[in-house]
Amino acid sequence: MTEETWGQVREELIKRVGRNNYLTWIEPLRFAALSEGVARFTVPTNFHGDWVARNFGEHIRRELMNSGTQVARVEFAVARHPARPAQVAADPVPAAVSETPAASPTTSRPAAVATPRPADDAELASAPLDARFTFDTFVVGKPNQLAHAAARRVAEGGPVSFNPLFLYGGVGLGKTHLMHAIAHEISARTPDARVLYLSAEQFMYRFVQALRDKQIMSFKELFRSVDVLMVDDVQFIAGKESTQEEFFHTFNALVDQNRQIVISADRAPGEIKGLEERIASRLQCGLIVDLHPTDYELRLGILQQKAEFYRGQYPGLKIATGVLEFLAHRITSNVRVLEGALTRLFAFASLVGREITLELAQDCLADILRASDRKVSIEEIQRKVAEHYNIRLSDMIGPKRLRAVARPRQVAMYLSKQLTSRSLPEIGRRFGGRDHTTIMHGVKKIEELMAIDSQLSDDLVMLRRLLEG
Ligand SMILES: Nc1ncnc2c1ncn2[C@@H]1O[C@H](COP(=O)(O)OP(=O)(O)OP(=O)(O)O)[C@@H](O)[C@H]1O
Repeated sequence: MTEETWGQVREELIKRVGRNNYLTWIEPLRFAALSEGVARFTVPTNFHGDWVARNFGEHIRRELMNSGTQVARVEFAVARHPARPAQVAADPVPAAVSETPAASPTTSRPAAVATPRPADDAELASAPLDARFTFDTFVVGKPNQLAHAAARRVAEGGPVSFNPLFLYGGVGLGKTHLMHAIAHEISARTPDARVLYLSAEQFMYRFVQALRDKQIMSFKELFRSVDVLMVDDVQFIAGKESTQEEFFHTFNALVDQNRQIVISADRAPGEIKGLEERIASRLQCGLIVDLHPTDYELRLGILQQKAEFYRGQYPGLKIATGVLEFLAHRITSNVRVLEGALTRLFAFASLVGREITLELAQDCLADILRASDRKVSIEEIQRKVAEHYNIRLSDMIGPKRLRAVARPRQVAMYLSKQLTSRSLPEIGRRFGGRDHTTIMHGVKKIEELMAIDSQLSDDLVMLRRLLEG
């Protein structure tokens, strides 16, 4: 591999992993050797090596392959003889990247950051931030406006007004996006601020590693020296006693020093099973905001924004009116799934060179649409069926045996079996604690009646359509 090749690969990696990740993790790598399909790099610390291997190893390998270098594996190790030049001695740093920063504006950075970091500073380095997760790309709607406003407030800096900021919500609703946006914003406003973002799992990993290497004092010092600590998916440390203990002390030390803490989790602090009482109550001291499930308007807004982006990527590709509305209506599970659907749709349409029509979307996204269909909840089914037959919602779970009530109840049982992935005992529980055999009987009854009662089967078609959106 030539100096020029590695330089080009690094340029590609900036685009792939984002500038912050590049500067923190990739730039310090030194190419050492390539033999028998193994590309070896030296790294400043073992931790750095582990991190790069786990998070960027495959990116690096793929980019090397794209450049025409046959690489089956990449390895990272601390240099044994740092003074000795690496095997490709002429290749320490690509000229375009750091010797002539002016030639490459994407890699210029403040002089303070450009100075070599001491080893412990490298250990402090934040987990990789996704360059796309900024406030600019975060679409705000009713379900997330409070979380967004609180995140913005924290990112603006100034006096710490609520500590910690605790963001919670279901899968794929934008918690990580908001956390990265805060980290980007703070770093942009105050380049000197020591912002440490990591997942709770990484916190534990680093804690265990410090214990193993007998480096616990430096671990404590490092974590207590940050200006902003951001821990993602804190539910992960539930049930992990020593990690919780350490987290608690770190948390207290930072709050005492008036340093900002931002935490995310998949549920509210009090609802995280296995989380110590004292930690849960500490977490409740600041501002707790939740990201609600998306509504139609938010989903449409997100789709419009992403479609705009893809239009730039696939110029000439047309998208028919109504397609985004259809997707916003049908894919209600979470934003990650929504994004995945759009990505697939654009990629597929560009491959086959066709306009994105409703028909193409239905074809290409059949599996996602089917999976989304199953997301209808039993409560929703009960509500719609009760409305349709003009009975009270409480009658769905109540004991009344009158046919006027019992039949709609069986219809709701049947639809719950058809449209959700719940088991019969689970459905039974939602219908006032009925036994699973009662549910089975109800489902069978409706199946039999549908064959002979056209009114009932019309009702079911109608209800189904209503529920599936
Ligand atoms: N309001 C939004 N505007 C734009 N993109 C969003 C929004 N909400 C979520 N996304 C996108 O959806 C994807 C999933 O979001 P993110 O990873 O932040 O979810 P999360 O809540 O952290 O989920 P998990 O609990 O699985 O970690 C990301 O690509 C993110 O950019």
